[in-house]
Amino acid sequence: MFIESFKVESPNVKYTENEIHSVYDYQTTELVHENKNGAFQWTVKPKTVKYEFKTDTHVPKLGVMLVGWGGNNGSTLTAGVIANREGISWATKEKVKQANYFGSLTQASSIRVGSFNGEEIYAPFKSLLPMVNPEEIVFGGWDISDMNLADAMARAKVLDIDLQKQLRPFMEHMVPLPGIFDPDFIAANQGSRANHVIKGTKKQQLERVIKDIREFKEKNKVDKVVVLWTANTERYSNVVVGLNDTTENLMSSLEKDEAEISPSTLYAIACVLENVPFINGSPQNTFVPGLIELAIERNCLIGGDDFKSGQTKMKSVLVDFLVGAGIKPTSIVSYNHLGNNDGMNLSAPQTFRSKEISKSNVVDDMVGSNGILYEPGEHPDHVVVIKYVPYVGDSKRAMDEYTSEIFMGGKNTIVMHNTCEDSLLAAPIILDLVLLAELTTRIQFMAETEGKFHSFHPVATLLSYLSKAPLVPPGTPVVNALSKQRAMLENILRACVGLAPENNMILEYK
Ligand SMILES: NC(=O)c1ccc[n+]([C@@H]2O[C@H](COP(=O)([O-])OP(=O)(O)OC[C@H]3O[C@@H](n4cnc5c(N)ncnc54)[C@H](O)[C@@H]3O)[C@@H](O)[C@H]2O)c1
Ligand SMILES: O=P([O-])([O-])O[C@@H]1[C@@H](O)[C@H](O)[C@@H](O)[C@H](O)[C@@H]1O
Repeated sequence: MFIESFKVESPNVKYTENEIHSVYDYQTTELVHENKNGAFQWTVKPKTVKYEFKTDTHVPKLGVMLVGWGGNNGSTLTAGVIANREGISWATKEKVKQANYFGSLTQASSIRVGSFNGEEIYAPFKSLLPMVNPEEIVFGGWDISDMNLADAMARAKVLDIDLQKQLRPFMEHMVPLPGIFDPDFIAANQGSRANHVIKGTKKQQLERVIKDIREFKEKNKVDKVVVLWTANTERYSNVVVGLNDTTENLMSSLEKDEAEISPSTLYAIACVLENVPFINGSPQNTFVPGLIELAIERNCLIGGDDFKSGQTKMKSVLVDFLVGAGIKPTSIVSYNHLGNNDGMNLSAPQTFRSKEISKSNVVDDMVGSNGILYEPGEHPDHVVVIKYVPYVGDSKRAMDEYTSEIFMGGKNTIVMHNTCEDSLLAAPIILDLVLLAELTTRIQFMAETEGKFHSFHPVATLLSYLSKAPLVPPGTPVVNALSKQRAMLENILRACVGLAPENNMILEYK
């Protein structure tokens, strides 16, 4: 059964006018590796750590500024939220269709809250904690193309024509702000698009972005702004000692107008200096060490990298299933072709390399979790191929082959064709990223040993479920398995409202 909402009644949860306060017993373990009687042994000690969570329940008026607003993803997300807000339906050759948020974890998925009379009871994921209503978001942003959002939606060729016609009046007045353009970081084939750029030195460009953020906030009277990069994939920046390895060196390089500072890093520095969350939806290393250091110093949320929307999302499910079942993937070949501007940009070797990296590392944690199947350092063969085929447009076609070793020398081969409608899969993920980023900035917590409340670490690992290459604080583990990422996010939000982690034991019926 599905319920629309619920309230937790517990001595450990207090709802006040401005916050939800919960006391939570975190069950974890402490491992000890010691020499006992001449032999080393591992000892696992279960332990309970008491935490307190405080969630500010004042939901702000949120402004979302997209870098690359005029792209396929940016225009599709903007269109989709307007269509939902206006309750637009549109005719297609199959049927009349209604706007929805399918593909959004926060808007279209559910959580189990318990059983009632022998029936499992579920509620909307977004009913866990107060979140921004997508339809109250004010969108804005930058683009190196001056095309208004209605024309950009038409250029993207993602949405049905009847829907586009109804949306045009709402979108034709939306024009991106000029963007920071550096041809050295994206494919040469993007040059013809760049007719709307911020001139000047890198420092002057950064100062202009800061000014844009302040003016957007003032003009739209928003309480908070989140910035998200959905612009083209850039090549990796060279990380060089003395250039961008520390905050001091990065800011000094900025003063010297250092060529190796990418546009995405400039936008991100601007956001961190303004304490505006910045999320990277592309695979490049926007977050050079000096920038991560600055974000930590300023306690400003940064997150990414590279939306996990299609082929890689499936990979983080399938490999988790195979390894979890004791089956040994030995060869993974991921090919896809697409015909949108993203694909055209990725047709250049240096930008493809950024994507190849983020798509290739996604199985490392799952492979590393099973020493029965894999020797230390052993990995499956893993190949990533992306081809640009204009005819298919935004309808990316992914073809995967997974070969695994099974019982008694047997082999299993799984072949998959996956039509990943790129922007229709990515847009809801962008929505989740900005909503969850905003929510996490309203949560404070404290372990019993800490003595004072604090925010989550500014490097937002809570957003891992939505990223191919989750950005994590230095020295912490990267988890890519999709089920673990989703469980981590849900269970932390459950703790904020005093609910135990979903452990699927359902002992009541055992
Ligand atoms: N399923 C998906 O669509 C998916 C999944 C994962 C990652 N991504 C990444 O998301 C990004 C956007 O994808 P898309 O399909 O919307 O691409 P797109 O090419 O349609 O849109 C990118 C937009 O960014 C603009 N742009 C480029 N450089 C800019 C800059 N420096 N400042 C401001 N604007 C700039 C371009 O003019 C364009 O309008 C790409 O990097 C892509 O790799 C997409
Ligand atoms: O998300 P996913 O389908 O694994 O990976 C995709 C790439 O393979 C593809 O070339 C491009 O469409 C997107 O940028 C996306 O990153």
